[in-house]
Amino acid sequence: MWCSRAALCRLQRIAVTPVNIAGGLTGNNKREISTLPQVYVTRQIPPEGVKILCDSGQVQFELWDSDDVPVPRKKLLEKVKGVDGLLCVLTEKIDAELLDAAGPKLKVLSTMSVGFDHLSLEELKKRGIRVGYTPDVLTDAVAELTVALLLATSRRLIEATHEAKTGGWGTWRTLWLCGYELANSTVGILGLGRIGVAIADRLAPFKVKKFIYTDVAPRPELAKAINAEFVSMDELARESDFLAVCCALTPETKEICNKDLFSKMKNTSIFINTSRGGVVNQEDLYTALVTGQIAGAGLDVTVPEPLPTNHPLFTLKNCVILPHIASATYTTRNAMSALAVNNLLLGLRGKPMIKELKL
Ligand SMILES: O=CC(=O)O
Repeated sequence: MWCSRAALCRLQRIAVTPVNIAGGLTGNNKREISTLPQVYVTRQIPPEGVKILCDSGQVQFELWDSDDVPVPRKKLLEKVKGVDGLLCVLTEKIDAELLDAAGPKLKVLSTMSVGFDHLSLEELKKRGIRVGYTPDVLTDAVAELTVALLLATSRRLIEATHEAKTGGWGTWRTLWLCGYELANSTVGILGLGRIGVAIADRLAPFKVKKFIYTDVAPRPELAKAINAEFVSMDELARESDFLAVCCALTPETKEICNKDLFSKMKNTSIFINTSRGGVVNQEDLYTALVTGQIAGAGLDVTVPEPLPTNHPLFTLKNCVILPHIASATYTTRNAMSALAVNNLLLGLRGKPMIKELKL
């Protein structure tokens, strides 16, 4: 089924009921609906966004009515033809092929994500297409999950529940399932932005001794808030007891976490990645974990996603892998959905978006 039932009902209502729509038009919208901007939504997004889209009366839209299966590429290429606006999620590659298929009417793209490595920004810029995204509203959820993953990895929670369930729990043992603690530790942040600061804020009460970070340049305003020291990549690797990756995936950061970095880390250190799998060279990470170069890794993101169940990383007890759920709370996903729709509608009205990427 193509249109969600809710969307269909709403569209029918718009089509028969006189309502105010963008530009102050009133009257029989059955006729007017054909002149409304056309929007394609590539996923069944959370209800807050759908409601705003329906209630706006500003667009006619069609959505891929599934959250379980992404829209097949061939179908997507058909469906975007002639649209004015496109709302996508991070599983859709928005590249030259797709933009060519959409054609020159496409003026606004809104992604329901903070990351934008699935978008070809150069192609979008070339075509004058404005781009909205959803930072900030997910910062708390991502920071919370990062802390949860860090603790699950450093205190070996997944291994521990497995042992308890499968008979490995014998007598109380002095060094069994020992891990590493945050108290008196140095926490390193690779890529200091809003999320890095939010993570540090949450970790500070665990009595972290020192926060350090690296980035393309010092970020004094953000760093001041968490009393973090700017260091080189080498120092970050050498000094961090916990290293949290928070940078965006760009050509510059692709596989920036590789054997060079892991070889400099302490063999007691914990590596955490909740940004994008592409910033890590997974073969090098596997080697670092197997050889004991580092103590453990917690990953919410991998390449590819989903990571095949027979991937070597899944065989390691010291690697905790989550299926890209950092922002997955009801509140946050609804807020992302609402922001993505509001960005789209504002963009289509030629107004500044709430969160717009500078291209
Ligand atoms: O990974 C999630 C996002 O980019 O929003």
